[in-house]
Amino acid sequence: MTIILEAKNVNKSYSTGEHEKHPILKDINFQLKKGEFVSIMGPSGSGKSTLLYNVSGMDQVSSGSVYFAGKKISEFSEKELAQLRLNKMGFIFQNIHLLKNLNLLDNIILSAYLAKKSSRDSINKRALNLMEKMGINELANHNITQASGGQLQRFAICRALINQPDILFGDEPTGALNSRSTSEIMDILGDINSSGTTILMVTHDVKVAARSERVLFMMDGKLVADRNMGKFNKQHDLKARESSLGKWLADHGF
Ligand SMILES: Nc1ncnc2c1ncn2[C@@H]1O[C@H](COP(=O)(O)OP(=O)(O)OP(=O)(O)O)[C@@H](O)[C@H]1O
Repeated sequence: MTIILEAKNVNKSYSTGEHEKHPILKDINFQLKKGEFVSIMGPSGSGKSTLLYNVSGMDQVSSGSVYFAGKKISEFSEKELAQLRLNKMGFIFQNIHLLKNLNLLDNIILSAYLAKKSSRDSINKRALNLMEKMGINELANHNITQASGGQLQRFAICRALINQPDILFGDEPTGALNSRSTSEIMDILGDINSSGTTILMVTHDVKVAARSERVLFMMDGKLVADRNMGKFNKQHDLKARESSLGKWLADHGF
């Protein structure tokens, strides 16, 4: 099985004074296999988002190494990281960062134009295809104030997928959604993962994490537990997965 992402002895600290440093990530080690669907859980302030940003090249580790597809990206320049993020990675956040002065279609295709990998025609086709799959194609020419939170998150997913990334990173991708939209977005993420895209996301929601195949549990900046649950499919009993994951988390003090 190919390893797509690896953290080796990753530490991250922030300066709190001239000579003082506050450690946030403490000696983190893990590997992500290509095609896995993994959630990061843990109490508030345990370092989940910091871990996500440090392994996705959005932030710089203080020490240790991060490898993406075998390349040591923790030594990449800012320019190399920007190219990597643009071409190989997709990002979804809790709060949708779409540009207000562009319509929804243009929000999706902007990064594809920047990547300059395909012609305008094929980018437009890809965007319309993605929007159709997500059931939002009719909103393509609207602006962001005309779409609901659930619809906007679907646009954000289309935008994250437009450059056909190998990996999708999510920071509480369903955090701002009601339970119906959460369940729909998780169905979509499940389908994206089934078609081969690796997913690593932060969530505090057991219902959301129960749909992933593996959960990394963080506490006080450390990765303290790692649970493999097998891939979820719609025939599985989600409630049973939720309750067994909930019990495991409680056993680890969550
Ligand atoms: N840029 C920064 N400068 C200083 N401290 C930071 C910075 N970013 C995060 N922190 C601190 O790092 C710790 C971990 O934050 P992080 O956001 O990674 O936690 P989290 O587990 O994702 O929390 P939550 O579930 O509440 O979002 C917190 O104590 C936070 O205050």
